[in-house]
Amino acid sequence: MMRMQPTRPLLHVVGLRKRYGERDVLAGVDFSVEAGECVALTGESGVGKSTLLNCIAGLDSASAGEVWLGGEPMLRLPEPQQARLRRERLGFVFQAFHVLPHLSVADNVALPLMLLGRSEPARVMAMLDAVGLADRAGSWPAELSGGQLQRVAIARALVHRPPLLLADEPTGNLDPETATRILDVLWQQVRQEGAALLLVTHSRTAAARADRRWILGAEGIRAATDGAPHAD
Ligand SMILES: Nc1ncnc2c1ncn2[C@@H]1O[C@H](COP(=O)(O)OP(=O)(O)OP(=O)(O)O)[C@@H](O)[C@H]1O
Repeated sequence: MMRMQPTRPLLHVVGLRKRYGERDVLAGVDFSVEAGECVALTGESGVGKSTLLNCIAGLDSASAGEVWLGGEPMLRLPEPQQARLRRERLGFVFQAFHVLPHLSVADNVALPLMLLGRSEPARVMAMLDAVGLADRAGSWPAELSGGQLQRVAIARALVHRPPLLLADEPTGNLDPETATRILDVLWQQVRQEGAALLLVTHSRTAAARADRRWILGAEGIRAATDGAPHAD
């Protein structure tokens, strides 16, 4: 008889803990995100949302716990294997975009593909087009506004079609119209490509589009109720 495989969440975080000195910023966080769903995460400033994303992405080291990504226990793997899986499976939109100043806009967007040994100029242009920057491919980051840099960062996070997207306030620097356009691009990745999106946001509009809404507090993650505070 054929045995059905239980479906595994794309991202499964178990008992994730982060201490800075004597202080627990994350005191055992547990949650899962399925492929094809968007989860919005909110919470007071300083509660640890960026720390949580950074620990999932391996930019910060967790003090305890495990991050299962596509069934792989990331924190238990040797560093080179962790790095390879992250390059393949993760797209990260940082709060401070981290666009590299010595690369053109197009080369910044192409970076994740390059690190995977792929050259897909048409895909790079399609992503630049999707974020409204097709005419800035040859520009230098110093010639762009903050909102434009944010859009470069979003195109770069999506270009290699990662199954997991982590976005830290991706619409924070954008006017409402551009913010809507950027959310459309992120959602397209979720709905059409089946990616999972973990979106840290204070924006009520952005959170309203998510499949699930969570709040990170000192006691861990809980579901947001309709009256949960949001700024826009
Ligand atoms: N390298 C560090 N050393 C010590 N404490 C740190 C470090 N990085 C972050 N923290 C502390 O960890 C806590 C969580 O910070 P984090 O940036 O994750 O919060 P956040 O919820 O993302 O806040 P915001 O909404 O303002 O971006 C803060 O109190 C911060 O001061």
